Amino acid sequence: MNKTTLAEFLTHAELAEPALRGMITDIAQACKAIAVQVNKGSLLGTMGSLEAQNVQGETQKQLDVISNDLFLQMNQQGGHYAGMASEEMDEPYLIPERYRQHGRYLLLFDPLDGSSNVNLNLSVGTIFSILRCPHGISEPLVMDFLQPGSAQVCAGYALYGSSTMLVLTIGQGVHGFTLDQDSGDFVLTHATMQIAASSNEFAINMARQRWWDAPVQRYIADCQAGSEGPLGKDYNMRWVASMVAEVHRILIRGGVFMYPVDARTREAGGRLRLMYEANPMAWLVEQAGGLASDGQQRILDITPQGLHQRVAVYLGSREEIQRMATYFKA
Ligand SMILES: O=P(O)(O)OC[C@H]1O[C@](O)(COP(=O)(O)O)[C@@H](O)[C@@H]1O
Ligand SMILES: [Mg+2]
Ligand SMILES: [Mg+2]
Repeated sequence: MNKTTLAEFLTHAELAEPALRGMITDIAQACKAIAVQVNKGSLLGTMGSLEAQNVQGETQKQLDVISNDLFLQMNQQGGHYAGMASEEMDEPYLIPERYRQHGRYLLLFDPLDGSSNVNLNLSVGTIFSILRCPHGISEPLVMDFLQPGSAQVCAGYALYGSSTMLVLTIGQGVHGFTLDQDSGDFVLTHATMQIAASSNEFAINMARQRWWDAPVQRYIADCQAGSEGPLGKDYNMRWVASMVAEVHRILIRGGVFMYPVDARTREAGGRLRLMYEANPMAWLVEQAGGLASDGQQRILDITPQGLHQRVAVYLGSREEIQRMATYFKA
């Protein structure tokens, strides 16, 4: 079998920005290093929680911090970035002067997504997004990061599951690479991933049902009514509590994923983070033929107001997301 490695893929890809080759290579290396940490599990004694809370008010896991540090260190050396921002850091990280000479980009990431699963040996991942730095090599300010998702030049995730995968887009479709543990190469195994237009599988945290708004209540009630209800088909449900794993499932076999704003999260704006989770995932989903909305508008069109902004997320199979929109308009 002819194998295309990530390095070969990047050599032959028509890159709008030549620097993408180096940036994606560095991201892949960092994800491999995080995969090792996750994979060694309890052998390293790093599966626990810390005393500290992150800026989101969530208790950090040891591996949240380890992954964050690895991602920072391994991506700054290429000299591509002016700054980085992460779910685990209050403020943006200014790249040290010695690495910043050519830094024309910004890197945003969720170093360990689904980290509540990490000590359960369930799937976790890393989500990343690259933006241009509007002021070239100057010091980035928070406002430089506040660009809509439609301005991303690269987005993707690593999934640390039964195999380690890197799935990414540079605006030319979505491509998935599986880590070959023998050679250490990411190998193209999922070229041009496409989300099925229709589906009958939904993912939502049902435990929050009593706090949902009426449109979400109605849509899920109709899904549950199945072939005896207005939608005329039976639905299946999944909830991994790891967005990377949910989006990966949708890329492989279709479906929808929802994290609505509800009575408990309204003040915060929702649960998921726009810059580190929703934007990169929304671009991947759209590039694979699906849709991603906050219930009112395309996620990629949202003008961010803050680095750690939260947002409602509805994404996945095109027909199902369009159907859901009719519930919001009703
Ligand atoms: O606690 P819940 O409601 O199951 O939330 C699960 C959601 O939270 C997240 O785990 C948030 O990610 P982090 O682990 O990076 O904080 C998403 O991946 C997932 O969709
Ligand atoms: Mg996350
Ligand atoms: Mg996280």
